[in-house]
Amino acid sequence: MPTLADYQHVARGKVRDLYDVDDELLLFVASDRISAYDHILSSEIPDKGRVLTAMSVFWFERLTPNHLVAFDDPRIPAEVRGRALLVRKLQMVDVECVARGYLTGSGMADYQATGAVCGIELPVGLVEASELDPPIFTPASKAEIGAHDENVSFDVIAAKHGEELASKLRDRTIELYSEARAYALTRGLILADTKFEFGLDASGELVLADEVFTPDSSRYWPAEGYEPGRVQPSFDKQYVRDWLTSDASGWDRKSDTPPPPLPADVVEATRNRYVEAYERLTGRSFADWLA
Ligand SMILES: N#Cc1c(N)ncnc1-c1cnn(CCN2CCOCC2)c1
Repeated sequence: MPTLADYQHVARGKVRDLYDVDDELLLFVASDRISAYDHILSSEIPDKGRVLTAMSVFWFERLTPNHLVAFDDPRIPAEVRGRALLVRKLQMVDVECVARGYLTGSGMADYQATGAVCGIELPVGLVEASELDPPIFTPASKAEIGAHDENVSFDVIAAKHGEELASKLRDRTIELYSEARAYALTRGLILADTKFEFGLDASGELVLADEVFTPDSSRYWPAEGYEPGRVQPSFDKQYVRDWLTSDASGWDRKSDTPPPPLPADVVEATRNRYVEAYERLTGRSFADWLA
């Protein structure tokens, strides 16, 4: 059985890492790190990497073609088993493919400033968390760690990647999001938006890559209590956000000081929310994941 040290580290995200396995395969590893307010926190959330990996696998089983090769395989080192995926190497398309079914975050900011998001004019009178039906494709150019992605128009994507590939990215992004949004609602969860990454395989086929519909790539809100006109609570990160912005933390979000470590009860409550999201979404018990 190999160890992680046997594989060359080739890419590092805020909370994920990529290793080179061989000519065909990469090892995609999810950590227990958590980010909030654009900081990677010093506290880790036990099992976060395993839960998010299990969520991606649930969706990869349903949404093809995708880059997943294996999640329980002797080439996956024991130290990351359950939070690592063997994936096939693709020619990645350098676009953050975002679908929005609700107006929030940078989309809401762009709408307030211009009445549009990524060049898509929206109706007047929309408010925070307004539903967007049909959902919209709002691509972004990837930023370095710590910086925000830049929302760009479809035309910018088409100019860079060609009209045909840009249209495939848009259509596939909306199709996948629409299917998952409808399913999530049946489980009492609002999938407000999501970010995909795609690659091209040797035959030029568009293949779903990266992580899929995890709470790190998507905004999940509890459907119960949904009310447009205010910022909705994040299903998974609200305990962290509330504590960090409370007097108890002693942290000033506007300062450029790093957030303090999380208290044990916030860590535990957050772990439980990740597990609850997985179990509600999949109908599976997390205890059964690669037991
Ligand atoms: N997925 C995938 C994938 C693939 N299947 N083939 C080739 N390259 C990539 C790849 C390379 N970088 N990224 C950006 C996102 N990374 C995620 C992990 O953590 C680091 C950042 C994706």
